[in-house]
Amino acid sequence: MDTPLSRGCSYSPAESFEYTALQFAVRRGSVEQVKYLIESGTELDIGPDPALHLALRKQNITIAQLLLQAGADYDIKDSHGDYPIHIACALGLLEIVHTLCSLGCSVEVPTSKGLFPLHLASKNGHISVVRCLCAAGCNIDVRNSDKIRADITALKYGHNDIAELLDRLRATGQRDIFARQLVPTSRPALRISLRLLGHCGVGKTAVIKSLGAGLFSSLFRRSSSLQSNKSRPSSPINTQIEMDITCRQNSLSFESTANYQSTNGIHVQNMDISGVGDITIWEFSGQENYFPIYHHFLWPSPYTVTAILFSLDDSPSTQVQQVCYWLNFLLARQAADLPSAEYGQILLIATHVDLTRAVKTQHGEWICSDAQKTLESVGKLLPHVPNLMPNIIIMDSNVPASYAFKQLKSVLSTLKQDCIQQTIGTWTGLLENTLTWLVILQKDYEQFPVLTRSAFAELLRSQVNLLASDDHIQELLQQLHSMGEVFCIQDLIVISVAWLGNQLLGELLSTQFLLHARVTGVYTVEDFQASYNQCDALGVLDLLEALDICIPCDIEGEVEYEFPVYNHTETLEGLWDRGDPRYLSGARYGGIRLYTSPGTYHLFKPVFSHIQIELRRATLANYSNNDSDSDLYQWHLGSKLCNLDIESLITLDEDDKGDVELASNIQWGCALKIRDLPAPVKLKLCGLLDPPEPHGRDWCLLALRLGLCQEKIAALASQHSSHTMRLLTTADCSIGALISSLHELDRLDAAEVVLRSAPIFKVLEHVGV
Ligand SMILES: Nc1nc2c(ncn2[C@@H]2O[C@H](COP(=O)(O)OP(=O)(O)OP(=O)(O)O)[C@@H](O)[C@H]2O)c(=O)[nH]1
Repeated sequence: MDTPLSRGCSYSPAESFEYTALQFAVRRGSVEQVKYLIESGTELDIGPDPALHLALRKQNITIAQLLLQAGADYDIKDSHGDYPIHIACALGLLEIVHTLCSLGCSVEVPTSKGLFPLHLASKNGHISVVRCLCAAGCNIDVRNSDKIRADITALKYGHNDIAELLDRLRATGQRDIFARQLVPTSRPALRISLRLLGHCGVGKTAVIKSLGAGLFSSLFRRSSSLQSNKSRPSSPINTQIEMDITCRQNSLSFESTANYQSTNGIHVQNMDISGVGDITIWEFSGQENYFPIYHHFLWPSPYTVTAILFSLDDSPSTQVQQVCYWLNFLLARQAADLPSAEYGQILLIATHVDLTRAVKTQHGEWICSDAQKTLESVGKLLPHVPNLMPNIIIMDSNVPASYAFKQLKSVLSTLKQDCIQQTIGTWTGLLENTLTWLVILQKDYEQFPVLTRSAFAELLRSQVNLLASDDHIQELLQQLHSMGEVFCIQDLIVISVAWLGNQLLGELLSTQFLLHARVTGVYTVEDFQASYNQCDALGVLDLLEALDICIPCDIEGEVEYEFPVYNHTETLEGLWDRGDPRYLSGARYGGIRLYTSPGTYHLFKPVFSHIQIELRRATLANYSNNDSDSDLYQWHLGSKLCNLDIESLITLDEDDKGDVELASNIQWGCALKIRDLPAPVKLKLCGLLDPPEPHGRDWCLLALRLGLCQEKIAALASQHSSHTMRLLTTADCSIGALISSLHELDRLDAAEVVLRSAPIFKVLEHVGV
């Protein structure tokens, strides 16, 4: 609308049809102006069409919320005889209806045509608004001026779902109970978790058994463990684990000599521990096959203790390597922007102390210098691990009634005490009822306990609470997920986490399964069904796709699923064949080779299958139209993308000899001289650094930092063309030095220009590879 502001900008219009400045701002949809006018104290509810009504009719929720927060009157009609609640219900503005209801707005007022908010929402098919009104206590039997109930209105306009909802609310007579269930109580909703990480045989299962043991069974555990230890002491799995050997032990050719039952996948259970209460325990198998899925289950939570176990029966260097492995594993999964406190605490537990010469104090505390040495060595290698508890717990995992288990329980109960406050007021009746209902649901879906979000929501509404809104369900799922009761990934809800971690992933990534999997890692749905017939293959494949374990590829109309984790194809022959004519006649090859720091190769292995999934995803998204010209080949720990003349290769190689010939012919970007910067980059820098007026001196400060003497700087200044350009062409310094100098000068804008556009490397001479 082009009406000049002056026409209606009076704060108190002389004539009723004139708009105030606020009304104009609302009609224009200008949030900033509305904010400004509210702050300057303008009157909010003037005229036959107050600002709030106008904002609602324009469906501008932001402005309507601003006005409501500022105290706009929601109990007045506009020129059409409508209250704000009528407009919001008719237009389906759920957020506003919610705000109005929580402000205490009446939901029982009719419009001038005799329609109630419930009729308006029903007529227009806004089922979420209907739920909100019902939860706010509106009368579901209210009749409009024609004596018609809202469910009949809904039917008339074809909104059978609304009619059914209102019918069921009436039939069950539980509307008030449902409404109350949605209101948070003062009760805390805290379930703390203990996550156990560690290599094979370090005692994770033993710790869990001991934690769960009562007094009587604890006596029994000690003697049964003696039994099991007899078969264990010289087991190579405990005495020889070196990081690289560990990998071999878990590789396909490894035949385990361990005579204990190694956990498959992730074992999740709820346990009521004496002195602590109800906690969720996650045991992550030490078998390397399972590592590619762990990041899905190690989500940040302040209500978590992550214990890293190592065995004192292993060599000191093995202990250090294993602890560092898991610490690195956890650190690598921490997002830079999330405060470390959000990740919960990390605790080190040294097991098998009974097999060392350590002694106990009179309280039963083990004094073990080896454990302390491991802690010190780890501290030197990884000095600042956030949230790592300073004290280590030293134990024989098979002795529940020991000082060490008291310490562990005390860590858990302290965490519980510390966290309880934060979750007060988050428990709802909906959560409580859903927890009970989940047990029934798990039985119903025993075969394949996975639902889509919409199917879950529909079931929850029909079986637990008819009034739960999408927001309620979203929040509920977050609570259940962090409690370990369900596992949400993309659009899927797994309602039995134990099934997912142990039965499904425990089986599909087990050494046994991998041994018999297709060496190419490619399956049709039928092939997959034949290999895994416990449940419907399509459903499982969808879930595995969401977990980034496989990716569907449409190959000439037939869908095949690629599983990089199963791919054990040998490295392709002739990858970089020196005899290939394309490499001989003047072709240039360049590339980036990323080296891992020494001893960290094993950290990348579990990640590589994800890289391959992403590469396939990107290839399908970008090159699927001209697939004759491009192809992605993937083999065990390697991928090669060929697209027209460009070939790119990514491999993970254990040997770090590198391609010396290629590397010696490459100069890295930061080492190049600034004169090598492309001309457009230099010009851009001139634009940023040349003085806008004679006193601007950034180029001069830069020259000083780059080491130019006073005379040279004076010479640059005395000429008429761009100072910066002359500086960039005459100074003999590297691009790296330029970037750091710009950083020191706080000219991040200019540094960014260089970083974005400077060459990454330069091939110094012709290289045939
Ligand atoms: N002597 C002694 N034996 C232990 C101790 N902790 C565990 N064991 C034994 O070591 C063997 C392996 O222990 P588990 O608890 O199954 O190992 P884990 O860490 O769960 O191993 P994975 O399931 O393969 O990841 C079992 O026979 C245990 O009884 C300990 O502190 N002292």
